[in-house]
Amino acid sequence: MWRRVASLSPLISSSTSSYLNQAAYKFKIWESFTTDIPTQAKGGLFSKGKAPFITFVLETFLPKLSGGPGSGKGTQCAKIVNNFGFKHLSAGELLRREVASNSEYGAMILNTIKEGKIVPSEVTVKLIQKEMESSDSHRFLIDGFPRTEENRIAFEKITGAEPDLVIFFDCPQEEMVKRVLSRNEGRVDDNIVTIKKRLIVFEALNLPVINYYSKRGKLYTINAVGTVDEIFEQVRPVFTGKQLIG
Ligand SMILES: Nc1ncnc2c1ncn2[C@@H]1O[C@H](COP(=O)(O)OP(=O)(O)OP(=O)(O)O)[C@@H](O)[C@H]1O
Ligand SMILES: O=c1ccn([C@@H]2O[C@H](COP(=O)(O)O)[C@@H](O)[C@H]2O)c(=O)[nH]1
Ligand SMILES: [Mg+2]
Repeated sequence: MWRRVASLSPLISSSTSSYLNQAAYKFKIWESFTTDIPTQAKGGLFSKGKAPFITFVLETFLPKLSGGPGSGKGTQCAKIVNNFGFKHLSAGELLRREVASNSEYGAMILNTIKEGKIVPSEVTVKLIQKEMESSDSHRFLIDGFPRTEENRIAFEKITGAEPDLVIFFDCPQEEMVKRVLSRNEGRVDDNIVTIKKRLIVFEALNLPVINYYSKRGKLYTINAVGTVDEIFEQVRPVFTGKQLIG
Protein backbone atom coordinates (compact mmCIF):
# COMPACT_ATOMS: atom_id res chain seq x y z
CA MET A 1 0.00 0.00 0.00
CA TRP A 2 1.30 3.47 -0.87
CA ARG A 3 1.25 6.26 1.68
CA ARG A 4 2.02 9.76 0.64
CA VAL A 5 3.52 12.45 2.83
CA ALA A 6 0.80 14.45 4.57
CA SER A 7 3.00 17.31 5.66
CA LEU A 8 6.46 18.23 4.52
CA SER A 9 9.24 19.71 6.56
CA PRO A 10 9.34 23.45 7.22
CA LEU A 11 12.49 23.49 5.11
CA ILE A 12 10.35 22.73 2.08
CA SER A 13 8.22 25.57 0.73
CA SER A 14 4.79 25.08 -0.87
CA SER A 15 6.20 26.23 -4.22
CA THR A 16 8.04 22.96 -4.43
CA SER A 17 4.88 20.87 -4.64
CA SER A 18 5.05 20.73 -8.44
CA TYR A 19 8.53 19.28 -8.07
CA LEU A 20 7.11 16.63 -5.77
CA ASN A 21 4.39 15.80 -8.29
CA GLN A 22 7.04 15.49 -10.97
CA ALA A 23 9.04 13.13 -8.80
CA ALA A 24 5.98 11.03 -8.01
CA TYR A 25 5.06 10.97 -11.70
CA LYS A 26 8.51 9.80 -12.70
CA PHE A 27 8.36 7.24 -9.94
CA LYS A 28 5.08 5.88 -11.36
CA ILE A 29 6.68 5.55 -14.79
CA TRP A 30 9.52 3.51 -13.36
CA GLU A 31 7.17 1.55 -11.16
CA SER A 32 5.38 0.28 -14.26
CA PHE A 33 8.71 -0.24 -15.98
CA THR A 34 9.73 -2.75 -13.31
CA THR A 35 7.05 -5.18 -14.36
CA ASP A 36 9.27 -5.87 -17.38
CA ILE A 37 12.40 -6.56 -15.36
CA PRO A 38 13.07 -10.28 -15.58
CA THR A 39 13.65 -12.16 -12.36
CA GLN A 40 17.20 -13.45 -12.35
CA ALA A 41 17.46 -17.20 -12.42
CA LYS A 42 19.45 -18.75 -9.57
CA GLY A 43 23.01 -17.91 -10.43
CA GLY A 44 24.66 -14.53 -10.32
CA LEU A 45 24.95 -13.56 -6.66
CA PHE A 46 24.28 -17.15 -5.62
CA SER A 47 26.63 -18.79 -8.05
CA LYS A 48 29.50 -18.77 -5.52
CA GLY A 49 27.62 -21.44 -3.58
CA LYS A 50 26.58 -19.28 -0.61
CA ALA A 51 23.90 -16.62 -0.40
CA PRO A 52 25.49 -13.30 0.63
CA PHE A 53 24.63 -11.55 3.92
CA ILE A 54 23.13 -8.23 2.84
CA THR A 55 22.51 -5.13 4.95
CA PHE A 56 20.75 -2.08 3.56
CA VAL A 57 21.78 1.18 5.25
CA LEU A 58 19.11 3.88 4.95
CA GLU A 59 17.51 6.81 6.71
CA THR A 60 14.09 7.13 8.21
CA PHE A 61 11.24 9.34 7.32
CA LEU A 62 9.55 9.98 10.66
CA PRO A 63 8.10 13.51 10.63
CA LYS A 64 9.61 14.60 13.96
CA LEU A 65 12.90 12.82 13.56
CA SER A 66 13.16 12.89 9.84
CA GLY A 67 16.44 11.73 8.44
CA GLY A 68 17.73 11.97 4.93
CA PRO A 69 20.84 12.56 2.91
CA GLY A 70 23.75 13.46 5.16
CA SER A 71 22.55 11.60 8.23
CA GLY A 72 25.93 9.85 8.51
CA LYS A 73 25.38 6.55 6.71
CA GLY A 74 28.75 6.58 4.95
CA THR A 75 30.55 7.51 8.17
CA GLN A 76 28.93 4.66 10.12
CA CYS A 77 29.47 2.22 7.25
CA ALA A 78 33.22 2.83 7.49
CA LYS A 79 33.07 1.82 11.16
CA ILE A 80 30.96 -1.27 10.42
CA VAL A 81 33.51 -2.31 7.77
CA ASN A 82 36.37 -1.94 10.28
CA ASN A 83 34.59 -3.83 13.04
CA PHE A 84 32.64 -6.49 11.16
CA GLY A 85 34.43 -6.97 7.84
CA PHE A 86 31.70 -5.99 5.40
CA LYS A 87 32.19 -4.79 1.84
CA HIS A 88 30.72 -1.28 1.66
CA LEU A 89 28.78 -0.37 -1.48
CA SER A 90 27.42 3.18 -1.55
CA ALA A 91 24.85 3.38 -4.35
CA GLY A 92 25.48 7.13 -4.67
CA GLU A 93 29.24 6.54 -4.92
CA LEU A 94 28.77 3.87 -7.62
CA LEU A 95 26.65 6.35 -9.58
CA ARG A 96 29.24 9.12 -9.16
CA ARG A 97 31.93 6.72 -10.39
CA GLU A 98 29.80 5.94 -13.41
CA VAL A 99 29.60 9.67 -14.17
CA ALA A 100 33.37 10.03 -13.79
CA SER A 101 33.98 7.12 -16.18
CA ASN A 102 31.96 8.83 -18.95
CA SER A 103 29.75 5.78 -19.39
CA GLU A 104 26.73 5.82 -21.69
CA TYR A 105 24.53 6.73 -18.69
CA GLY A 106 26.95 9.30 -17.28
CA ALA A 107 25.17 12.45 -18.46
CA MET A 108 21.74 11.18 -17.41
CA ILE A 109 23.05 10.18 -13.97
CA LEU A 110 24.79 13.52 -13.45
CA ASN A 111 21.62 15.46 -14.30
CA THR A 112 19.55 13.24 -12.03
CA ILE A 113 21.95 13.75 -9.12
CA LYS A 114 22.06 17.52 -9.66
CA GLU A 115 18.26 17.56 -9.56
CA GLY A 116 18.20 15.36 -6.46
CA LYS A 117 16.03 12.81 -8.26
CA ILE A 118 16.30 9.03 -8.42
CA VAL A 119 18.26 7.28 -11.15
CA PRO A 120 16.27 4.50 -12.89
CA SER A 121 16.40 1.40 -10.72
CA GLU A 122 17.75 -0.92 -13.35
CA VAL A 123 20.87 1.24 -13.78
CA THR A 124 21.59 1.39 -10.03
CA VAL A 125 20.81 -2.26 -9.36
CA LYS A 126 23.07 -3.42 -12.19
CA LEU A 127 25.94 -1.37 -10.74
CA ILE A 128 25.40 -2.84 -7.27
CA GLN A 129 25.05 -6.35 -8.65
CA LYS A 130 28.27 -6.04 -10.67
CA GLU A 131 30.19 -4.97 -7.55
CA MET A 132 28.74 -7.80 -5.50
CA GLU A 133 29.52 -10.41 -8.12
CA SER A 134 33.10 -9.27 -8.55
CA SER A 135 33.77 -9.17 -4.80
CA ASP A 136 35.21 -12.00 -2.72
CA SER A 137 33.14 -10.86 0.23
CA HIS A 138 29.96 -12.52 1.40
CA ARG A 139 28.93 -9.54 3.56
CA PHE A 140 27.64 -6.42 1.91
CA LEU A 141 26.58 -3.05 3.28
CA ILE A 142 24.46 -1.40 0.63
CA ASP A 143 24.39 2.26 1.56
CA GLY A 144 21.69 4.69 0.39
CA PHE A 145 19.64 2.09 -1.46
CA PRO A 146 16.75 1.27 -1.91
CA ARG A 147 15.33 4.79 -1.89
CA THR A 148 11.92 3.79 -3.26
CA GLU A 149 9.65 0.78 -3.34
CA GLU A 150 10.41 0.56 -7.03
CA ASN A 151 14.15 0.37 -6.18
CA ARG A 152 13.45 -2.37 -3.67
CA ILE A 153 11.36 -4.46 -6.04
CA ALA A 154 13.87 -4.06 -8.87
CA PHE A 155 16.74 -5.20 -6.61
CA GLU A 156 14.86 -8.33 -5.58
CA LYS A 157 13.80 -9.12 -9.14
CA ILE A 158 17.16 -8.55 -10.78
CA THR A 159 19.42 -10.07 -8.12
CA GLY A 160 17.02 -12.60 -6.60
CA ALA A 161 18.39 -11.48 -3.20
CA GLU A 162 16.88 -9.78 -0.14
CA PRO A 163 18.57 -7.97 2.75
CA ASP A 164 19.06 -9.77 6.05
CA LEU A 165 19.05 -6.48 7.97
CA VAL A 166 18.00 -2.92 7.28
CA ILE A 167 19.49 -0.10 9.36
CA PHE A 168 17.77 3.27 9.45
CA PHE A 169 19.36 6.47 10.73
CA ASP A 170 17.07 9.07 12.25
CA CYS A 171 18.43 12.58 11.99
CA PRO A 172 16.68 15.96 12.27
CA GLN A 173 16.70 17.80 8.98
CA GLU A 174 18.49 20.85 10.38
CA GLU A 175 21.38 18.68 11.53
CA MET A 176 21.47 16.81 8.26
CA VAL A 177 21.55 20.00 6.18
CA LYS A 178 24.32 21.35 8.44
CA ARG A 179 26.37 18.18 7.94
CA VAL A 180 25.92 18.14 4.17
CA LEU A 181 26.84 21.81 3.78
CA SER A 182 30.03 21.34 5.77
CA ARG A 183 31.00 18.05 4.09
CA ASN A 184 33.35 19.72 1.60
CA GLU A 185 33.95 16.70 -0.67
CA GLY A 186 33.18 18.59 -3.88
CA ARG A 187 29.88 16.81 -4.52
CA VAL A 188 27.66 18.54 -7.10
CA ASP A 189 24.59 17.93 -4.92
CA ASP A 190 26.00 19.37 -1.67
CA ASN A 191 24.34 22.77 -2.02
CA ILE A 192 21.18 24.11 -0.41
CA VAL A 193 19.11 24.09 -3.62
CA THR A 194 19.79 20.43 -4.39
CA ILE A 195 19.51 19.42 -0.74
CA LYS A 196 15.96 20.78 -0.59
CA LYS A 197 15.09 18.81 -3.72
CA ARG A 198 16.68 15.65 -2.31
CA LEU A 199 14.63 16.04 0.85
CA ILE A 200 11.39 16.37 -1.10
CA VAL A 201 12.09 13.25 -3.14
CA PHE A 202 13.29 11.38 -0.07
CA GLU A 203 10.21 12.23 1.98
CA ALA A 204 7.84 11.41 -0.86
CA LEU A 205 9.23 7.99 -1.67
CA ASN A 206 11.03 6.51 1.33
CA LEU A 207 8.22 5.65 3.73
CA PRO A 208 6.86 2.57 1.92
CA VAL A 209 10.36 1.04 1.99
CA ILE A 210 10.57 1.55 5.75
CA ASN A 211 7.11 0.11 6.30
CA TYR A 212 7.94 -2.92 4.19
CA TYR A 213 11.02 -3.89 6.20
CA SER A 214 9.45 -2.93 9.50
CA LYS A 215 6.60 -5.38 8.89
CA ARG A 216 9.14 -8.11 8.15
CA GLY A 217 11.03 -7.50 11.40
CA LYS A 218 14.26 -6.54 9.58
CA LEU A 219 14.35 -2.89 10.60
CA TYR A 220 16.84 -1.44 13.12
CA THR A 221 16.37 2.25 13.89
CA ILE A 222 19.34 4.29 15.10
CA ASN A 223 19.21 7.80 16.53
CA ALA A 224 21.77 9.61 14.35
CA VAL A 225 22.23 12.55 16.73
CA GLY A 226 25.47 12.50 18.76
CA THR A 227 29.11 11.91 18.09
CA VAL A 228 30.19 9.37 15.50
CA ASP A 229 31.33 7.02 18.28
CA GLU A 230 28.13 7.41 20.30
CA ILE A 231 26.09 6.52 17.25
CA PHE A 232 28.28 3.54 16.48
CA GLU A 233 27.62 2.17 19.98
CA GLN A 234 23.96 1.87 18.90
CA VAL A 235 24.97 0.25 15.62
CA ARG A 236 27.38 -2.30 17.09
CA PRO A 237 24.71 -4.48 18.80
CA VAL A 238 22.86 -4.87 15.51
CA PHE A 239 25.74 -7.06 14.31
CA THR A 240 27.26 -8.39 17.53
CA GLY A 241 26.50 -12.04 18.11
CA LYS A 242 24.81 -12.49 14.73
CA GLN A 243 25.90 -15.18 12.37
CA LEU A 244 26.93 -12.94 9.51
CA ILE A 245 26.40 -15.42 6.74
CA GLY A 246 23.43 -15.45 4.41
N1 LIG B 1 27.68 12.07 14.19
C1 LIG B 1 28.14 13.05 13.42
N2 LIG B 1 28.29 14.28 13.92
C2 LIG B 1 28.73 15.31 13.14
N3 LIG B 1 29.07 15.18 11.85
C3 LIG B 1 28.94 13.96 11.30
C4 LIG B 1 28.47 12.84 12.04
N4 LIG B 1 28.44 11.76 11.23
C5 LIG B 1 28.87 12.19 10.03
N5 LIG B 1 29.19 13.49 10.07
C6 LIG B 1 29.68 14.34 8.97
O1 LIG B 1 28.52 14.73 8.21
C7 LIG B 1 28.76 14.68 6.83
C8 LIG B 1 27.78 13.69 6.18
O2 LIG B 1 28.09 12.38 6.63
P1 LIG B 1 28.03 11.14 5.61
O3 LIG B 1 28.72 11.49 4.36
O4 LIG B 1 28.48 9.94 6.37
O5 LIG B 1 26.43 11.09 5.38
P2 LIG B 1 25.58 10.20 4.39
O6 LIG B 1 24.39 9.77 5.12
O7 LIG B 1 26.43 9.14 3.76
O8 LIG B 1 25.18 11.29 3.30
P3 LIG B 1 24.73 11.10 1.79
O9 LIG B 1 23.44 10.38 1.78
O10 LIG B 1 24.58 12.51 1.29
O11 LIG B 1 25.83 10.34 1.09
C9 LIG B 1 30.23 14.29 6.66
O12 LIG B 1 31.00 15.44 6.49
C10 LIG B 1 30.57 13.59 7.99
O13 LIG B 1 31.93 13.73 8.33
O1 LIG C 1 20.05 4.34 -5.11
C1 LIG C 1 20.36 5.51 -5.39
C2 LIG C 1 21.36 6.21 -4.72
C3 LIG C 1 21.65 7.50 -5.08
N1 LIG C 1 20.99 8.09 -6.10
C4 LIG C 1 21.33 9.47 -6.53
O2 LIG C 1 22.60 9.84 -6.03
C5 LIG C 1 22.47 10.97 -5.15
C6 LIG C 1 23.48 10.90 -4.05
O3 LIG C 1 23.25 9.74 -3.27
P1 LIG C 1 23.93 9.57 -1.82
O4 LIG C 1 23.38 8.32 -1.23
O5 LIG C 1 23.53 10.78 -1.05
O6 LIG C 1 25.38 9.51 -2.04
C7 LIG C 1 21.00 10.96 -4.72
O7 LIG C 1 20.51 12.20 -4.32
C8 LIG C 1 20.33 10.47 -6.01
O8 LIG C 1 20.23 11.53 -6.97
C9 LIG C 1 20.00 7.40 -6.78
O9 LIG C 1 19.38 7.93 -7.71
N2 LIG C 1 19.71 6.12 -6.40
MG1 LIG D 1 26.88 8.75 1.75
